[in-house]
Amino acid sequence: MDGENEHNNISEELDVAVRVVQMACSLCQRVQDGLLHNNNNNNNNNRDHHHHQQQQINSKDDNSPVTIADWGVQATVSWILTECFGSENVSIVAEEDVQTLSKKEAAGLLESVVNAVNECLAEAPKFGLESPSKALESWEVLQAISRCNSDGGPKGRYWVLDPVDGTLGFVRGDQYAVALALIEDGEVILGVLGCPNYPMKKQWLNYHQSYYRLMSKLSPPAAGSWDKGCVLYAQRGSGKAWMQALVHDHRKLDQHSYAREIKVSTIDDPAIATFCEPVEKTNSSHSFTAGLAESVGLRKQPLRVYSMVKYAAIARGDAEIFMKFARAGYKEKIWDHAAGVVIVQEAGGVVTDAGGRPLDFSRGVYLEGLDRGIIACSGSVLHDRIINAVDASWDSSNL
Ligand SMILES: Nc1ncnc2c1ncn2[C@@H]1O[C@H](COP(=O)(O)OS(=O)(=O)O)[C@@H](OP(=O)(O)O)[C@H]1O
Ligand SMILES: [Mg+2]
Repeated sequence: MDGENEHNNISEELDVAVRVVQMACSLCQRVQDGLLHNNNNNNNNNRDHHHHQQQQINSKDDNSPVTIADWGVQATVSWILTECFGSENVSIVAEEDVQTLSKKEAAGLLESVVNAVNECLAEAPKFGLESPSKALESWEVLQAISRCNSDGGPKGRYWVLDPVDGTLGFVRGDQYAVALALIEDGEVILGVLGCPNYPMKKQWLNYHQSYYRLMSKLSPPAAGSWDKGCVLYAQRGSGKAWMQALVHDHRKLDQHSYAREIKVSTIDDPAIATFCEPVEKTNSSHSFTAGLAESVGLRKQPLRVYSMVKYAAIARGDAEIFMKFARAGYKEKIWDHAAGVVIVQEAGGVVTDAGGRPLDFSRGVYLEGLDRGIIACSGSVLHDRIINAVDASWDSSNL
């Protein structure tokens, strides 16, 4: 594709956002490798098992696993954005808070987070950003995390961050994403999606992947495996979306000249279209989407993928449809969608709720008023068909 040498004019905000997401991805990779390494070792050494699990996967109130990576990424992104743009200009809506992390009994965990953050920030110059003059203290890391306390809303500018989206995929060695977006007056104006386990080259992306990841751990990684992940980004209104390789050293290259443009798929025949959906059926009804697929004439098996990598798959043209129908009463959060939506739209796709209306990012941390579910498609032909099928089958569904 062209675009290799094209200098795309992007805003300073987007430039910094891409760089910090690259940094965040390398933090995540280090933590995920550690996590999987420990789990593998533990198969041979059960006595340590409990200890390691305790240390690295922690329970929030809702029992979702929260790792060093979640807090580490949030602290890193918060610190970098604040340094680059000034604390008076930066407000951030993000998933994590410091409740668990500030408890006395979490001292060891906090230390691990602080170490991960400092290790990551020390590498900032490789990504064209500045490191702190000296390692951050625990209180500074806690402060960076807790200053992400914006509630969003209809006015002004705020960043929206999901430090590790798809936490389950992350702890299972599978797909996850780092998602950063900027909202202005209720509209997503830029989005960056880091997908550390989603290879640049179109490869299969399915539930066998974790098995292959495990196998690849048994033999040392081959040279060049550094480019296994990708970062996608787009600026609202540009009509363009971009992808670059996950890299560990940006120093010598102008990163954006290494980006290539991505476009949604041109397939609009349901018989050969692929739809993706959440892995967990507690997050989206697999039986309802199976019914929709049947009535629309989709023939392929659904591609079940953790996290906002589903939006990445649509934006890159690897799949044509993404559907999510959460149980009644569940309220979708803005950080689970903002970055993905703008990237899909600028890559040429269509994203709405099941009523055909745009997602409303202007009403706080939740996507208030969302009609039934979320439908992202490569084009309006498939999108219209899905919307019509939802209307036809909704009343007889149990949702
Ligand atoms: N009950 C329920 N219903 C719907 N959605 C829920 C629900 N619970 C959580 N979440 C949010 O879903 C995020 C993960 O969604 P995915 O589409 O990636 O699902 S899956 O991981 O593939 O199963 C997940 O994001 P992370 O917490 O960042 O992993 C949650 O924000
Ligand atoms: Mg999430």
